Parts: sequence; structure tokens; C-alpha cells
Amino acid sequence: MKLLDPFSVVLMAALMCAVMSAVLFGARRGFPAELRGLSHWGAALAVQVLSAFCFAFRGTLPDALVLPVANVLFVFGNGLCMTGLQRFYGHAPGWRTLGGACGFALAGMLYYLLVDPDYAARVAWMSMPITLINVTLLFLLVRNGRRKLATLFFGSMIVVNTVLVAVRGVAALTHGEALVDVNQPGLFQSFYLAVTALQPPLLAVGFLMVAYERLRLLLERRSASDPLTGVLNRRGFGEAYAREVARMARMRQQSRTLALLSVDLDYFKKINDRFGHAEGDRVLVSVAQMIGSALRESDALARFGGEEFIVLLPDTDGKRAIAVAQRVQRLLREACAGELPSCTASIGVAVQTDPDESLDALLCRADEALYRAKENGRDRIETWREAA
Ligand SMILES: Nc1nc2c(ncn2[C@@H]2O[C@H](COP(=O)(O)OP(=O)(O)OP(=O)(O)O)[C@@H](O)[C@H]2O)c(=O)[nH]1
Repeated sequence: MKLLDPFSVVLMAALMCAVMSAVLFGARRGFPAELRGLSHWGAALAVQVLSAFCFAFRGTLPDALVLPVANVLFVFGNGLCMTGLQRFYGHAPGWRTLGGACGFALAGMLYYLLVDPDYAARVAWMSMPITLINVTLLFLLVRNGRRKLATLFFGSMIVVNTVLVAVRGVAALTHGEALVDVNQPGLFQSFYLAVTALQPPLLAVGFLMVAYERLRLLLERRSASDPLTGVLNRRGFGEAYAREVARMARMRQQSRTLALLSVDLDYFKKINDRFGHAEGDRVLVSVAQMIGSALRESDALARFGGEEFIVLLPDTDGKRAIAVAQRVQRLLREACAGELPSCTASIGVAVQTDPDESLDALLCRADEALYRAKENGRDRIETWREAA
């Protein structure tokens, strides 16, 4: 029973790999630089095409040349998927492992072709570096992947590939050439051929899905943060505030008490004028880090632009909010005694107890308190009070 013609299958697989390679290189150009590894995957599929191209020369050129080159290219292509995923997750690419896998494949190929010709032994030998690479892919994904559908799909593709290659390797040893030779008619051979042909493009689709998921997350984060300091921007702060309000509602807290600090650096213009805008930027970045270090995990810090920072303090009354403001001022004083140009901060505090008050109204009250702190001489803390 001859189910599939190997040449046609390999040709189709090569065409799919070529298309996916172009897709991955195209995606690389459009993705932000933080998302790495796509070019490795593009190259990996291009190398798979080359490998298939070499296999096509079987019968025209001697096996002693075609098989080692095609198989080493096949391992190299798989390995580039591994280095691509390593780069994608911020690890150093394992070039040595890849070099070792290629060398191992070449040595086995040459030995079982020229010294002790044995097809089954070649299949078993080749399954080892490919399995090693697949296991590394899986390990990387399990350690770094987010629990999302994209990760599940990608992981499933790797598992199918790993199992298939490993089973074929073992079958080569236990059942010999007849069962694993794709040129022989048979269900297992045809199944292996079909799945193996689909694997590289399917793996690439899985990787692309994971990459797009990451891109979505990155853009979401970017749209919610201040590019200079990395803390939240107005949009991100609005979302953090809404989440906090929803949490409080869920917990049915009757008396909702949260506090807002409006922290504004005093005479910041002078720092810019005296030390330059770049130094002013450095001060803003340091101050953002410093305020962040004075806060709890549940607090939120934002910069809406300029030299003003807004702090959201959930479950915090006026007294505790003033204590946090004092800590911020103390840390700023310490930083100015060290590496920062001398600067102080005025802080306005507003406490929200009315569950129906809007964020805008709360911000307005914190700003009024801040204005009073400026009016009263700066480098001080004022709490919003109802006008007499
Ligand atoms: N370096 C830098 N400066 C900024 C940035 N955004 C705003 N500024 C500067 O911050 C300064 C704010 O000046 P003002 O509004 O007069 O406030 P101030 O000098 O701090 O005085 P008071 O707030 O009244 O104490 C201006 O010089 C702005 O150019 C920024 O992103 N980077």
C-alpha cells in the first residue's frame, strides 16, 4: 500500500516553508526591536527549503554527498528555531549546542553511510539531535510562555514533533529499515511523512501566534506608560484607578477610603535651565524610581507629563497618606544629598470617601491642595480641605 509519494510531499513542504519564511521575515520588519528571534525563524525555514532542495538531488548526485549535507541542514534549520526562541525569551542563543548537534548529525551520517552503511541506524541517530532541539524548545516554552491559547497551540506542535521523531528513532532500532523508510509503502511511513512535512510551517505558525500575543501585550503596556520614566501615564492610571474601585466594590467595602498624592517638583525649570534638559530628564527618571520605592505593591504611580507625579494609595486614610508623602520628601532629600541636583517637592493630598466621586474630581482636589502647598512656600505637604 503506497499512500503518499515522498517527492511530492517534500516539494509541498518546501513550498510551505518558503512562504512561511517570507512571512516571518516580513513580520520581523514590522515588529518592534524588543521582539527578537523572528529572523532566526525566517532563516530556519529558508534552511529547511535548502535541505529539501538537497534531498531532491538524490539519485542525481551521490548519496555520500547529498545525505550528509541535507541532514545537517535539516538539523541546522531546526536548531535555528531553538536559537530564535531563546532570543525571543531574552536568553543567549545556544550556538554551541547547535554546532554540537550539527557535528553529531554529520558524524553519524558519514559513519552509517561510508563505514557501516545502515539506513535504520541513520534514522535513529538523526532522531537524537532533533529530539534534543525539540525538548529545548518545549523547556523554553514551559518556562517562559504565558498560559494562553497561542502557547498551548505552539507547545502542542512541539510535542507532536518530538514524539513523532523519537518514536521513529526507536522504531528504527526495534523494527529496522522497513518500518521507517519513507520510500517504502506503509501507513506509518506515510503518516510520518505527512506530519513531518506539515510540522515546520505549523511550528512557525505557533511561534508567530506567540509573538503576536507578546506584541499585543507590549503595545498595551506602551499605551499605558510614560515613555520617559516608565511609570503609568494618564490612561494607565485611569485603568489602575478603575480596577481599584471595582475591587473595592467587589469586596463590598462600605467605607471606601483611598488617597491620592499630587507630587510636584519645586522650581524644576531652574534645574533644566542650569543643567540642561537631559539632566532634567535624568532627575525625573530618578524621582519616579525613588517615589516607586516608597510605595507598596498595590499602590500606583503615574506621570501625566511635566514634573508632576500622581500616586494612588488604596485603602489609605489621610493620616497614612501624609506619612507616605513625608517618606517621599525624605527620600528626595537623601537623593539630593547624593547624586541628584538639589530639588524639593510640594505634595497635595486628597482622600476619597464618597464612592460616587469621579477620578477627575479627586485629581482636582489633590491639585488644589498642591496649589496651596506651592502658595505656602513649597517643599511642604497640604491636605485638601473644604473651603470655609
Ligand atoms: N527635562 C524635562 N523637563 C520638563 C519635562 N516636562 C516639563 N518640563 C519642564 O518642567 C518645567 C516646569 O516649569 P514650571 O511649570 O514653571 O514649574 P517649576 O519651575 O517646577 O515651578 P513650580 O512648580 O512653581 O515650583 C518647565 O521648564 C518644563 O519645560 C520633561 O519631560 N523633561
